[in-house]
Amino acid sequence: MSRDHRDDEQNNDDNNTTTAETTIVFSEQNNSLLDEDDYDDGKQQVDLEKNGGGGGGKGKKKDGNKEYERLENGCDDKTNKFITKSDEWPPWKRNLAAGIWIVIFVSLNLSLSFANKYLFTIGFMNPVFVILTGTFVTFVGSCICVFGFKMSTFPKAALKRRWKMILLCSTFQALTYVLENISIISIPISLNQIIKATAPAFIIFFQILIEGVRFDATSIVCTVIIIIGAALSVVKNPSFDKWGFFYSLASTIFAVLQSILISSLQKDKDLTTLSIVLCTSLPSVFVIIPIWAYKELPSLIHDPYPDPLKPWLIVGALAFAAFFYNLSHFYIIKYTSALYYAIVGNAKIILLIVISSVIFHTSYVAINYVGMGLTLAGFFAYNIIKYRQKVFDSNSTIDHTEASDCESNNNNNNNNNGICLDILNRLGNNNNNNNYNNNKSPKRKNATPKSQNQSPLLHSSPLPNQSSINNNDKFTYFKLIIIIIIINQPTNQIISNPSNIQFQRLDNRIYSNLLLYSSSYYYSKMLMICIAGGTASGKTTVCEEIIKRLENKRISVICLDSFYRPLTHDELTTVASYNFDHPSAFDWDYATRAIKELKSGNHFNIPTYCFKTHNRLEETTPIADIDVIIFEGILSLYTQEIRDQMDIKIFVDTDSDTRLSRRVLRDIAERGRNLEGVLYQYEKFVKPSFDEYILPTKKYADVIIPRGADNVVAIDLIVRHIRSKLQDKDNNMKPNSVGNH
Ligand SMILES: Nc1ncnc2c1ncn2[C@@H]1O[C@H](COP(=O)(O)OP(=O)(O)O)[C@@H](O)[C@H]1O
Ligand SMILES: Nc1ccn([C@@H]2O[C@H](COP(=O)(O)O)[C@@H](O)[C@H]2O)c(=O)n1
Repeated sequence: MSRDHRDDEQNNDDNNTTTAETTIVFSEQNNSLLDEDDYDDGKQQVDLEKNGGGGGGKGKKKDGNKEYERLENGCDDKTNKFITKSDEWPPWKRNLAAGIWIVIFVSLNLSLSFANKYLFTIGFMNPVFVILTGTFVTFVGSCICVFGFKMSTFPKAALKRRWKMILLCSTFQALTYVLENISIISIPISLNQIIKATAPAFIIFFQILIEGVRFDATSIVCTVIIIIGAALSVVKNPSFDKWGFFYSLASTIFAVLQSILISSLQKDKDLTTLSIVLCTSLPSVFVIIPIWAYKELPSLIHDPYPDPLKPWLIVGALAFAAFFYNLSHFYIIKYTSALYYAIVGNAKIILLIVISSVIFHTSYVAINYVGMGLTLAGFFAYNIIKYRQKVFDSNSTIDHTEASDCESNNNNNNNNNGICLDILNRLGNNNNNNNYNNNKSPKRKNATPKSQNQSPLLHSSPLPNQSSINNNDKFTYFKLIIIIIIINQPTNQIISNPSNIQFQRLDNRIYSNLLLYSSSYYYSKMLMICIAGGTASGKTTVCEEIIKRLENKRISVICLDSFYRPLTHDELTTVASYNFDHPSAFDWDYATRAIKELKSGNHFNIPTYCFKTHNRLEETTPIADIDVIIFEGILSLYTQEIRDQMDIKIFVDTDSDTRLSRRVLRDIAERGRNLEGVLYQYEKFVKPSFDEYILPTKKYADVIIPRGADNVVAIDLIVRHIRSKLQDKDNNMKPNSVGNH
């Protein structure tokens, strides 16, 4: 038994239970692999997991910093949402609440449609005004929910980060609603819904247009069926009106674009469905006002109604109904998941087609029935396929982790992100391969020199095209704007022939329905490796050695350091007494979310931390499309949620004297510290925290590397193991293995 092994045993007080996994210690002295199978399991799941990621970070309660408020309020690790009373409800109560909101959602949708129909029949021909009031009341209502009832946070930071995307989304949203409402003046609601059911075709079209994605044959077949069905539904249809058809189609396209943006916004940890409604409704109002002023204001002023009060009362009631309808989206997602909501939304479209056709005796010729049947069949099939793929994605992600007691990651938050996986991912994809998202200083041989106050990205590979998220965003907007120009051309001609009035829906918030379409077939191919160890043990150097040996692979290193909580003003003034080595110094919600997103194949913007200012910088590093992710940090093996995502868990074990001497040199040279400060910090915080929190995580490692990067044998064996794991994943991805899952 190696000395390392014995030392480790001494440090593990509670050896009662054993892990099923085998830990290997690489010892270069005898070049042998020593089994270490008697570590205890999970005993030291430290207080952090109990208190939702919080802990005793000094000074963390002092100011209004949202991150700390989140902890105090009990921010849930998995969903990253505030824990409210309803989150603690038993399942039956949550299911009941979900059921009630689903009923409200469907009935409000139908009622809105009927009421609109009635409005038009009494001559209130102001579809844009109806949308305007509904959107305005939605804004006021969401303000009350967020600021008054604190049902969600006001996403100030996210708003600052994503304002362009929010504005664009609001514009699409306004155009979607307005165009749809206009269209339904001249075509039946059932026809409108049929046209809406063609959304998958546009999703696929945009994916092919923007990023050249190849689709599986079944999706293409379903889409072709939908298009043929939609075409047959309108051929010789007595209710067909070309402008109504055209506006409905344009509305569907905008809805697809909006869904693309919403799916991206929902990935932001600070944005809930409700806060997105809040942020997008006001700009939407400002987009709608000029359209309304141009189209309807003159007639609104000049056309007197026989019973002037009636339409206004109905419009007011509709506006409130629209708000509650929006609120029902929030609650359905809250009590179930976005996936569930998408399914309910799709079912509702079908219900609307059937009910409106029956109740309003919409006249069709035989071929239209065939078309509608085909559209619905294609629509059903497409959604079922996407749903199965989504479920498969989740399963395969979990299957690929080695931990047998893997927790399911299918929480609401994951669903939110999982469903709307990757259109935006791909829109915003950069092509950088080996990302080095390392907040450390430029000390590496291969590293691109950068000052610490700049984005501290270090390139561990020769690939040069590391771009910032801002560039990606610009590119995304550029692409979207080109699309808008293409799509917008004919929409300048506002409805000219409002014949054949049918009932309409006030609220056309279909984006969530469309989220389901944007989920594409995704395999979890990526390998996730965790490297833990004490400060200056050589974790980063080991990462570099691994990367060097895996030249042809796309590798990203993510540092736990990136997820340090930014210090508050108070904490900064007493920074010398802040414990950066305590688990509470990290934003675990954020880190866990990043790891899970990346593991699921989504892209994620990794924050940048500055060791000199003890704060996050503006820059983030987008990570996507990667073969291997190495998650490195002193406490990277600390939480079970993160460990469960890891395919290989490594602990770098370097003796404490060596670590101290390296740390002194490094912190003085690279982190703007002085000798006294480094020694004081080491003695007061670094060493005690190592003993209390870091060393106990060694038992979770599959592989322990004594002496870090000097241990060439260990690194070679790890690299060989990584290669074989990647090969396994490649084999699993071959088409004939799909059925095995
Ligand atoms: N095997 C080694 N021999 C000599 N110096 C090393 C070795 N490994 C790491 N170092 C140096 O020690 C310092 C800390 O190493 P690093 O890999 O950054 O540790 P960590 O990432 O664990 O904090 C760096 O300055 C690095 O160059
Ligand atoms: N503002 C900060 C943040 C962290 N530290 C120290 O960094 C160490 C972790 O980084 P390694 O590269 O050594 O893994 C940790 O021990 C913290 O004490 C800091 O000094 N200032």
